[in-house]
Amino acid sequence: MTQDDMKKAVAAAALEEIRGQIHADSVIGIGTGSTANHFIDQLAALKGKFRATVASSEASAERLRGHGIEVIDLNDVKELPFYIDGADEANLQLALVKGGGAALTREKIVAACAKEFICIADESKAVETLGKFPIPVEVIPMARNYVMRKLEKLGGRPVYREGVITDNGNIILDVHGLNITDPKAMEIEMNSIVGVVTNGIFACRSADLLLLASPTGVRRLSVINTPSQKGEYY
Ligand SMILES: O=C[C@H](O)[C@H](O)[C@H](O)COP(=O)(O)O
Repeated sequence: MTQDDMKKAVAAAALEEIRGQIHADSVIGIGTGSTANHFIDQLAALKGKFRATVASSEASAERLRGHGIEVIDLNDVKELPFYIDGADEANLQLALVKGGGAALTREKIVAACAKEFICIADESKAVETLGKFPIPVEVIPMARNYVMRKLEKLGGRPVYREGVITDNGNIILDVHGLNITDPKAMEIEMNSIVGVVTNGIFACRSADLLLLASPTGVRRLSVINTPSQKGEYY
């Protein structure tokens, strides 16, 4: 089974997860990236069973529209029962690193509005400690060097992602070398640097459900587990 097969399988599992819970008025939040793309392609089968979607990037909006799925403005939505998106890293407390595709800010906004955030990933994304994947940080262009100096003071090695401009017109710094033992504290600290729009740690609003694909099937990890069960798949 290839990694892409696992992405398809986990997208299918997410579709099954929401199938019985959506209705004609539902608006679904949609993430960005190759795993989210598989979800979008499969969501087309449920067209007519929900009202519309909100997309976390222009790329996802375009793909959704390509399937004839309506995409509406987040400001026109009162309730978002689900947000489905991939991740670059996920720990067993369901804190994530996201933004490998530079969509982190809109992803964080849509995730914040959703009642349930379902993260879909293949097992290569599961980690004990976040930070091996460089943390993407969206930055206002004029603040680039200032923010880089501040991130160095936090112990990281920021690298400018050249040639990338986000959907919001900003740049991305990828911060290498951080061993993130307290994801919430690091998320807050990075976000307090002036010029940072947001960073790719999703710990203050982590996932509610992690669907993790392996060659033997898709496992579910949920935050409703008791602390002693946390980290155990069922
Ligand atoms: O900005 C991109 C997003 O955070 C993606 O969800 C993340 O990079 C995972 O992407 P993929 O499913 O392609 O591995």
